[in-house]
Amino acid sequence: MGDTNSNNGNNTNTNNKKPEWLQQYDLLGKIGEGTYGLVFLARIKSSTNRGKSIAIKKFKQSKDGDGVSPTAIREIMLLREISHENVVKLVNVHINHVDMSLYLAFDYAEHDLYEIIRHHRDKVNHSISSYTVKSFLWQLLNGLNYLHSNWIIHRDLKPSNILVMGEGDEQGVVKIADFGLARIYQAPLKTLSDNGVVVTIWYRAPELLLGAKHYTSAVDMWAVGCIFAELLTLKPLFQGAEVKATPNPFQLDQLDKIFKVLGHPTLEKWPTLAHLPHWHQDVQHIQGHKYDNTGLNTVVHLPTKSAAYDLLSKMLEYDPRKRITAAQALEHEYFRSDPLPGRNALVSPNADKVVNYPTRPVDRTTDFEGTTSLQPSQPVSSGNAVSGSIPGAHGGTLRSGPRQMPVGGMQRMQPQAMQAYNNLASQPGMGSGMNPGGMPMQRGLPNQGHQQQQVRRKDSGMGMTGYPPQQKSRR
Ligand SMILES: Nc1ncnc2c1ncn2[C@@H]1O[C@H](COP(=O)(O)OP(=O)(O)OP(=O)(O)O)[C@@H](O)[C@H]1O
Repeated sequence: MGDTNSNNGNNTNTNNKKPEWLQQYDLLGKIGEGTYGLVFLARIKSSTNRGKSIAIKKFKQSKDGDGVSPTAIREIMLLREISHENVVKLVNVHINHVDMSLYLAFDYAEHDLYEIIRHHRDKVNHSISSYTVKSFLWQLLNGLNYLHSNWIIHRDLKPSNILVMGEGDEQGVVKIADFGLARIYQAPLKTLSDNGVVVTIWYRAPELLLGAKHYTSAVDMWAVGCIFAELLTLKPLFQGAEVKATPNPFQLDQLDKIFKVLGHPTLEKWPTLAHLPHWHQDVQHIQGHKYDNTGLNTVVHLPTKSAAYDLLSKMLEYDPRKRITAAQALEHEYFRSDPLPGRNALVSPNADKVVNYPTRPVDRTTDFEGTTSLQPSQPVSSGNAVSGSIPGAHGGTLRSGPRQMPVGGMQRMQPQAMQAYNNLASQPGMGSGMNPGGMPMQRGLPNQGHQQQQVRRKDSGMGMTGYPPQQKSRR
């Protein structure tokens, strides 16, 4: 993999009209749909890695035709530099030069936390084992610590973006997906999707809900806290109703849900609260209404003295500057007490409760080649070229909660973006021309507190906190 992209995508096989890059895959069908487009399952045909499963994200076409910026292209190329066991690997970037549509090929993961939680809640009706919860959380934090250390803030962490590998060498390994894309798409602050499906705001940090203009890595830690609670209770912690207006409406109900559990934030505990736009905007609700602290511990059913509760409450700290960082969380007592987390989160060392999670449904009726943007000979579609999906398919439109957000303006590349792409492709040391090896990406210092996403510099090592956590000495 990783070698196919320098072709211009126009090289089609005249027999089947498939772009050349696509011919390296056997396309099995659609496995999902998210904010940015459709996700397909494919297998590699070539002898190296033959049969390896790949998830191909096909990005939606924008209606207004606004293209992807050169910066966005650079961002995507940078994502190829990211390499960590707990971050899903972007193996290829494909561009169809005929309609300038974009395809990202990732390593395939059989499960995700959304489906795992749903399986426990709706199918097996029992909680996720404490070993599995702890292993999921540790690996999620491990991947996030790596991203944050490389100045990447995810911005849209939620259960469906936390993938878990199925059978094989990496069984039970957590992989963070969709990182980096939110920045390119200006997500998650837009709200209405073009098909009327809404973005989930359940994992959004209070500072963003109150109108903070800048992201720091603390927003991801809030989302991790929400996901941690959801793994424990099988229910989203703060299920606010989305306000459907643009742009960036004040999400009062979401804040209301948070305040009801955690109590009203105070200037004493969160001094910069007074600087947040919405703190002043809706005085009656936000400042006037005083919420009692109903107690996070009662909602998540954890003793207040437990290590799990201590960690969770540090993730759900109102003041982003006081919120625990991923690096600090990895060192927390919770991960040093039994059961210790492991690499295979699905199978504990004592192999007591093994839950067999269902594999992703594949909508085989969806023909990848049949999607208009994949056929250079056909006119470009305006968006979801794929019609229909099978019930129960693992797609966005079929899920129960609000989870999608509007598509930003990245779907078509404009000529200057193509130029940027080609420039990158022609840089020395880029293999087939797609690896922007010269792009700086540096590992930061994990304990520096929350970082604002700005710059990335080169990090060739990429390895962060070591595995397995069992090897850490106990306190
Ligand atoms: N590498 C992958 N392997 C397997 N499944 C994947 C992979 N990446 C994404 N998926 C699945 O495809 C579906 C759609 O993913 P996508 O990231 O496009 O949307 P989402 O995360 O569900 O929502 P959003 O885009 O709004 O964040 C999800 O169920 C997701 O778990």
